[in-house]
Amino acid sequence: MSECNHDCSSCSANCGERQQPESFLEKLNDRSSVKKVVAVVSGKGGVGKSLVTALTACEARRRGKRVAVLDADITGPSIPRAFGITEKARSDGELLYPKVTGTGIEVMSINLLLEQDTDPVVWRGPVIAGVVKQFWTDVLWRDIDVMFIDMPPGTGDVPLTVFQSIPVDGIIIVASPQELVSMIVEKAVKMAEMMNIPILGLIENMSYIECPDCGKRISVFGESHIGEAAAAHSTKVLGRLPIRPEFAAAVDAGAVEGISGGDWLSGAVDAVEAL
Ligand SMILES: Nc1ncnc2c1ncn2[C@@H]1O[C@H](COP(=O)(O)OP(=O)(O)OP(=O)(O)O)[C@@H](O)[C@H]1O
Repeated sequence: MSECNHDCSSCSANCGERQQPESFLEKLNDRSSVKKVVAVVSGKGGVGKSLVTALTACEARRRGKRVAVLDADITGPSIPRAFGITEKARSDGELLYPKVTGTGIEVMSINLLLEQDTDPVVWRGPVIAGVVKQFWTDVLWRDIDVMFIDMPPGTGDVPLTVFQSIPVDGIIIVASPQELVSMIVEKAVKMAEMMNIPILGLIENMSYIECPDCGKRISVFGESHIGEAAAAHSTKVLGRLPIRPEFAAAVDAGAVEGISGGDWLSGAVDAVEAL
């Protein structure tokens, strides 16, 4: 190593001299504890990010973890509905209390605070980002082993603030088969790299359908490119989820915890456990 000239911008060595960039990380309140935080992201909306978040949380819970889901998708919250939570969250005047699902997953979402679930959230980006920060700082997260954050889609203002203010340990990227061959996944990957957050891997949703008679897999969008996409970004394939009408029906009925019969997302939970 050449002699130090104390100009960190022209040197890549990670020595004790290196000045740390200013941290915008928000602290949890004194009564809360969260061991690991995993953000579930997608390049665009409607690819099944919320379904994957919910199913991964269910699988982690089945493995005995204390699990939380923070719904950071403020303008399109889908988590309470998927878990069948209809009651509002309450506060003790200091902290907000998450609602607990049938299997014991702790959930916070804007829909647990709005008077009507159908009320639109017409707030500007900084206000929305502020609410997500408060979901981290002002909620009682009791002894949580792993918190999954259902992120707003895309790589805009709100995801950026979330990554800057919540100490995210890893990112799971959800993509549809078409997205895997587009630059949308690359944008999500680059954002994670810019934020210095490890990418745990990719999940392909709506990857194939299964013939109800013979069980044959049909790749409706052509052969999967998830292996190539993962290799191109030096990351792992965590799972592939089929298109199943029962998934959509279970989400609509608030019964996502009742979905069983597949280990589609066990790779994702293995990666979370390895963190
Ligand atoms: N593999 C699947 N099989 C059947 N239905 C699915 C599947 N994945 C998602 N869906 C359904 O598609 C719809 C959109 O999924 P979801 O809300 O999870 O997407 P999203 O990426 O979180 O969207 P947004 O970011 O816009 O909230 C939901 O009704 C969901 O139940």
